Amino acid sequence: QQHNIPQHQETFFHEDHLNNILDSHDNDNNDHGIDFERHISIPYPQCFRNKLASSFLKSDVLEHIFKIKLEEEDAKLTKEHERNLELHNDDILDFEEMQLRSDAHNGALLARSATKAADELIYQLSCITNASITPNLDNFLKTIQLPSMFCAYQSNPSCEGLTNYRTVTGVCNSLSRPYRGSSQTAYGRLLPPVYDDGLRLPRSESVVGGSLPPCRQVSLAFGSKPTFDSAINNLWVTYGQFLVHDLTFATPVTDSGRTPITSCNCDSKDTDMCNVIDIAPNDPFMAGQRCVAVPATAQAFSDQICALGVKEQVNGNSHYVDLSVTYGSTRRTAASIRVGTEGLMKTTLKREFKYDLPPGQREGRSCVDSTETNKCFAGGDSRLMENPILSGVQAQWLRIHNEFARELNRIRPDWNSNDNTLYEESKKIATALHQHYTYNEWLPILIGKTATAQYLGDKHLHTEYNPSMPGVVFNEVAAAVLRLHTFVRDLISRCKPNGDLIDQLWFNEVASKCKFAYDVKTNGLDSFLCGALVDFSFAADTNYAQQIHHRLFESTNHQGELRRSDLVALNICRGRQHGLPGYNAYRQLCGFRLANRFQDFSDTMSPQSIETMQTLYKHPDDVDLFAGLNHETHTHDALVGPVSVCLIGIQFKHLKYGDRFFYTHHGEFTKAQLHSIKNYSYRCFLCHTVDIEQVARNPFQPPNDITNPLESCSTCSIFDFGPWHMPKAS
Ligand code: HEM
Ligand SMILES: [Ca+2]
Repeated sequence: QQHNIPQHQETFFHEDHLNNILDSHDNDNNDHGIDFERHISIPYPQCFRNKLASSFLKSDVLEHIFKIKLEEEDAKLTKEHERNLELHNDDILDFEEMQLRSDAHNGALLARSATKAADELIYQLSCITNASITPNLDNFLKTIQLPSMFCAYQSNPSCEGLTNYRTVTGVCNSLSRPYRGSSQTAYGRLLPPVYDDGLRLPRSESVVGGSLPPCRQVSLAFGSKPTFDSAINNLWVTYGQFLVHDLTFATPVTDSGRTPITSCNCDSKDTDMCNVIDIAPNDPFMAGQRCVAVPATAQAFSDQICALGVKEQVNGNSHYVDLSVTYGSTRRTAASIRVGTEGLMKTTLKREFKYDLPPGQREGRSCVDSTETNKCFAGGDSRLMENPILSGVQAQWLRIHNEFARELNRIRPDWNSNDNTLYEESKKIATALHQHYTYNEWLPILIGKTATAQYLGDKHLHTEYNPSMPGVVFNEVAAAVLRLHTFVRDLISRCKPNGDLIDQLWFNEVASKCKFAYDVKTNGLDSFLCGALVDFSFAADTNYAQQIHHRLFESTNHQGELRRSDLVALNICRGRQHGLPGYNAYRQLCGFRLANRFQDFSDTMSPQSIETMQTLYKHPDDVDLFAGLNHETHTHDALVGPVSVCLIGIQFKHLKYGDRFFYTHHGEFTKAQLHSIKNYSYRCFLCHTVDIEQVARNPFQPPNDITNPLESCSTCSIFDFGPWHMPKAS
């Protein structure tokens, strides 16, 4: 496959801009609803007072620089593609590129080339850069527009005919900024990024000089002896995983054939392409392995402003809480998992099971043990086979969707079995239920009822959409805050529909495998969902399950060497790659004082945690967001600490009031319909979508005889479709 690099026809940079640069830095785009100080002074005026340097700001010179960078980056990706072909590596990622979105895959390449061009520019201008100049630099760079031929995102698409239902990509959710919150656009940010060079290099230096602790060293300061939290079960944890996969997919860098790059190794130096985590020779668990090397995440233009700018990362999925794991985030994927008649989603029917499984995937890319008869599952998100409980949650939504489509088809003869109407209407109700369970069942357990009410409380049944609040996922939240891996347990129970335990399996035994899902004797996916309801989660503390902490993706390479990864180190390094400021900056954002010394963390951390931070880092500003949040003392009714609560509260507020289609907003559902949705309990949803006889009163808590007894599913009535019936002819 070829990249279609547009031919340059326009000038890149207009002379008039040069004059404007000096006095127009007032970026009035501060619509995150958060009050943060913006630096609006000009970065390093000496950069362009110099006459020679100024010539670099001429349009034809800039255009030339950009063109060279684009060609260099494109050549790299072509080479990567050839290599992947040789390795028979053809795991192709889906990118949206039809109709409204002319080319999201090239978008990542263009955005990376733009930062490379910016890098060259500030070098040529002899600017002195460091982490603290990022906001200034960004404001300056953003005044330099790319020619429109590169800016597929920038032209506003027409939303005609796309206003009644959510689109699969999320495009046209916001009518004033149609691309906002749609798949394959940049994450938002709560605070400006911090890069070593102000532009794109991961944070690696301490604010007081010297290096930050390596990611693996930070990881090793976390323990591997988790305890259980008897108050929440593993289904709550997996619902969380399902939900974050709905919100975010930091797409890896892909080659020119759209396959994630595979060339990263311990010597890879280009941090825009690879993330290399060094392992010390005396590492207690990974000695003998020099590094963990994974592809970097792909880039995007910030807020679809098609200009130079500091590095931003792309969210491959629609930002909204819209069941995109089930329905897809690109139109091609979405279409490929629909039956195409009567509004139905594809599934696999297996006679021995009570309910359907997700559909098989011909290419077998989402798991490691695909066979002709037992295929990996296809769905809206490539990670749905990460573990069988997660696949089970996916199956539940498919089951309810098809149930709704059949029922609507029955009660609405006036819809003439129209595939689209039935699909959209069923999807709309299923999505509403997912939002309902997310905001009313899942979130209050995480951040507590108090904070949920504080950030998201409403007095009335119906709520109001706020078009000026961006419905976007923040980079901080995706790359740090919601990486709630501390809850993940590594021994997984399976049980029978009557609740009898079948067995327990190690996480690494079941991860990325499909054979258990098809296992008739053990009732497939439903036995995992059953087990997740009774298994305690791991406690939200500073300990991580061995199998994700030191033995993630354990495998043996072709030289017979054991290879392992570390999720905690990945999270730390990912945060640095994404330019996340440290924990201290977010304390300040959330109303806590900016710590000058580690002791100042005492309002959010225990003395022991403060000591750990002090041992690891040189200065409070150095503390990685993920590490700081993980060490917070929990607020009274939450499973996370106060800064986490604040950031999660802000995030879910944006995803509610900034989502035009949020289920409680005026115009989405009638009062009667909304009552149907709210009355359909998560417990009964489970009863109707899992082969199980009893579910506890509080389904996200492990059952016990006294406070959370099991209740028979026979008490559940089906979803009330009364308010969806055909209007009676008068
Ligand atoms: C069940 C076992 C789980 C495994 C094996 C797992 C594994 C992973 C891996 C390998 C990544 C990519 C790391 C990177 O390269 O940056 C990741 C990302 C992430 N995980 Fe998990 N995870 C699990 C469960 C969870 C749960 C329960 C949550 C939250 C409730 C969660 C939240 C996240 C988030 C927010 C990301 C970033 C996603 C993105 O933006 O692309 N994970 N996880
Ligand atoms: Ca989504």
